[in-house]
Amino acid sequence: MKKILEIKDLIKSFGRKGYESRVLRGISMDIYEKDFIAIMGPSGAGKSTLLNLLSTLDKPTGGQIVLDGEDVTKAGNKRLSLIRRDKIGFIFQDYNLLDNMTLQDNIALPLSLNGEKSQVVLEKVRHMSRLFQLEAHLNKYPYQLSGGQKQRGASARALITEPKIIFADEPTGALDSRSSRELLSSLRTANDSGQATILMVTHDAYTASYAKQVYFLADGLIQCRLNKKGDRKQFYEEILELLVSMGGVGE
Ligand SMILES: Nc1ncnc2c1ncn2[C@@H]1O[C@H](COP(=O)(O)OP(=O)(O)OP(=O)(O)O)[C@@H](O)[C@H]1O
Repeated sequence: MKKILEIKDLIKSFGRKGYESRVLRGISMDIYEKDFIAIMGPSGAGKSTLLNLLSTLDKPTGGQIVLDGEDVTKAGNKRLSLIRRDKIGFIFQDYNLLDNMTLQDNIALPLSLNGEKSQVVLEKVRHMSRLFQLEAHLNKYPYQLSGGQKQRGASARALITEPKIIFADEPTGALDSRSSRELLSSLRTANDSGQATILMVTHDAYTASYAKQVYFLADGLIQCRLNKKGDRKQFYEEILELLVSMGGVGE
């Protein structure tokens, strides 16, 4: 498998010199094509901070992030915006769809902005809307959609450019259990069929059980890693057991 992301001894501190608080104290991990990784950990552990660094939205205090062979910690702002456009997909907790556009136009947006031919755009939107079961909703505006439909739309938009990696920050945070299940099943299908390498942050064991690997972050370090061996239900039980053994990390 091809290595997509290489993280070496990543450090992040906040605050003025002399009064800094070190949130990440040396994180190293490798992410390969087709990985589906969940990052868990207690509130304030630095999960969102880590995601912001990996997705190039923030700069580390030290260490290296190599995305698709390029050290992004050395890239300037212009280069970073191209990297974000071409190589990274984002899914946020609060969807970030544009209110004055239909779902179809929202999903198509990254391709339209790149000046892609309309026939190609249409085919890709069709493919994504099948994957995320949104065919019946394409002409609706965000206010006419449920939270689950909005999040599946935001995910379709994140995947449509075929980015190297998708970053998701609490993607099920605002969803009920049925909508979470539908979203996660679609993401798993996309991952299984090789259409998405995913790194998501979640505090929820059920959501994490859809991933193939779970990393636990606490005290600024990766404390341990679980690999899925059996089915999802078994993985869910293992994650819960580990959370309990780590003192209720997550919930
Ligand atoms: N821009 C910032 N300036 C100063 N401190 C910050 C900043 N961003 C985050 N922090 C601090 O870094 C620590 C980690 O925050 P972060 O949001 O990454 O945690 P988290 O694990 O995602 O938590 P949660 O599960 O509650 O979302 C917290 O103590 C937070 O106050």
